[in-house]
Order: sequence, then structure tokens, then C-alpha cells
Amino acid sequence: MAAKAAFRTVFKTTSPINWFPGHMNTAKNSMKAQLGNIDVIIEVRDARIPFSSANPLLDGIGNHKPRLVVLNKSDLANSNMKARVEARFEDAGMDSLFTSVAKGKHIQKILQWCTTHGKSQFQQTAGTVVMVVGVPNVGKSSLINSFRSISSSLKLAKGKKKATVGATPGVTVRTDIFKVNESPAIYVMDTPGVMLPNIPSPDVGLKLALTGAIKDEVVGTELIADYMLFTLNRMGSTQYVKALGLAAPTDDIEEVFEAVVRPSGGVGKPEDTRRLLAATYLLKEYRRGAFGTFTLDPI
Ligand SMILES: Nc1nc2c(ncn2[C@@H]2O[C@H](COP(=O)(O)OP(=O)(O)OP(=O)(O)O)[C@@H](O)[C@H]2O)c(=O)[nH]1
Repeated sequence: MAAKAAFRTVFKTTSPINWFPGHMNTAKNSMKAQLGNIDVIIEVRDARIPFSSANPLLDGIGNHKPRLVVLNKSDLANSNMKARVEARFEDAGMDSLFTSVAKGKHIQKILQWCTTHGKSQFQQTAGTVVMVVGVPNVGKSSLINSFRSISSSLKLAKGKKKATVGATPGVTVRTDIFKVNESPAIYVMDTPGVMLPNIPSPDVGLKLALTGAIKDEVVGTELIADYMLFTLNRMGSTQYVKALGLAAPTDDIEEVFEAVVRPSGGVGKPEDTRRLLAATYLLKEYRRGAFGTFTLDPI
């Protein structure tokens, strides 16, 4: 345990992290323009960072409409934190629900919430209209597709338009509307992920980057991998040691990069490429839960 005492207690970064491409501002304006047609809002956040994946810009959109905060990717979050996170939302007077689209959890409950809270202008005639908002890559499009896959009459038949899902942030670049339920009729609007225009601290920026909400290249893939190692050690999680075949926990990301040269495809490549391939591999493993499940926000 002597080595552990020397591990970093603070993660040093140099530059502030910001990522707010033009299409996000356009998306924000288009969401505002559509509000008159919307009954309820689903705000999707990442269950691993239930507070850091909030976006004050999105709070300002339709703040008078009923809103459900969906904490998606709960399969990757620490399940021991769930009750405490739920209590925090309850204390703040906000409706929240943990889901995992990947595991098909609670999808029906979300639709039920929409019909209960969408006692709306249009419900008698057209149905409930839902707008799905959130920071990039939290699973908005995946959630919409999963709504449709549980609706027997609206199954995602071949050739039917799907919400576009991708492993990298910023995949959805325009607003689209989908009918997800027949009776009662529910329409859902998919919107592009919108990042915080000003990320309040490097720590929040790094958490957003580590969970995949910010493009890796904006922050630096190797830096995010180092932050990953830092958080794993800070939490006392050693699953990565066994998973990567290391002899012991380490605070040195270069040592970890060296350990994954082979599985990351870096053998025989120049050093820069080798480091980038190693960092990319480590983040992919982390993001699929190979090193454990984590809640990164202090609760
Ligand atoms: N592990 C896990 N992965 C998920 C879950 N939901 C979605 N994903 C994955 O997360 C990635 C992003 O999903 P999208 O549905 O494209 O996310 P989005 O919020 O629409 O992304 P943008 O278009 O960038 O705003 C994809 O690789 C999905 O397969 C989940 O519950 N668990």
C-alpha cells in the first residue's frame, strides 16, 4: 500500500474544456421555436454523471413544461448510488427515472409518465408530443428507437426511418419527429445533443469527456485516458489491474499504455500512434464497463 500513498490526489489540467459547435446553437434555437407544439420534455442525462450532464441551457428551454429527467446508461453506473441520486432529485422537486436502453429497462414507464403528464392541448386530437433533449451521446436516439420497438404496431420495420445512433457524440444534427405509440398516440421529437456553452470546471469537462459526451479529440484521447486512470485509483477500484494483466495498480498512464500495445494494435507503430491507439482502446474498454461500473459525481 506504500505505493498508493504516492498516487495523485489532484488531476492537473492546463486548458479549459469547451465544445460548442455551431449546429448546437442552431439546435437550441430550433428547440425554442418548437416549444409551442410540445406537451412534455424528457431530459436524458448520463446516470454516471447525473449532475455534471445537466445543461443549464436546456433547463431554460420549456422550463414551464412537465419534465422528466431520464438517467440513462444505468448499466454503467454504480447501482449502490441509485437511491441517493433519486433522493437528491426528489429533494429538488424533479421527477427522475433510471434507465438502461441497452438492457431495455423502464422504457414503458417513461411512456406512461409522458401520457400521464401530457394532459395536453393536443392529447384528445393528435396525441402527446414529447421533446427529448440532453447533452451529446447520452442515448436520446437509442431511447426513441426503443420506444418504437416496444410498440407492437410501430415496430421498426425494414425501411422505416430510425433515429440515428452512434458511439461518438454529435451524431444527431437535426430535429426529427417520430410516432412511437399508437394508442394513446405519442410523438417524440429527437433533438441534437447540446453541450454546455461554458463548462463550469475542468473536472466537469473531464467527466463529460470520459463518459463520451465530448469528442475525444477536443480534449485529447491520451489525457482522457490518464483521467480515467486517476479516477479509477481515486475510487480504489482495481478491476483494471486484472483486466489489463498489470502486476499492481499504477498511477502512470505510460505504463498502462505499454501494457495494451498488443490488444490495441500498436505493435510496430510509431510512438505517437501507439499511445493514441492505446488510449483509444482503454477508453473503449472503460466505456463498455470492462473496468467496473462507476458514478463519477459526488453524491
Ligand atoms: N451501455 C449503454 N450504452 C448505451 C445506452 N443507451 C445508448 N447507449 C449507447 O450510447 C451511444 C450514444 O447513443 P445515441 O442514442 O446515439 O445518443 P444521442 O444522445 O442520441 O447522441 P447525439 O446524437 O450525440 O446527441 C451509442 O453507442 C449507444 O449504443 C445504455 O443504456 N447503456
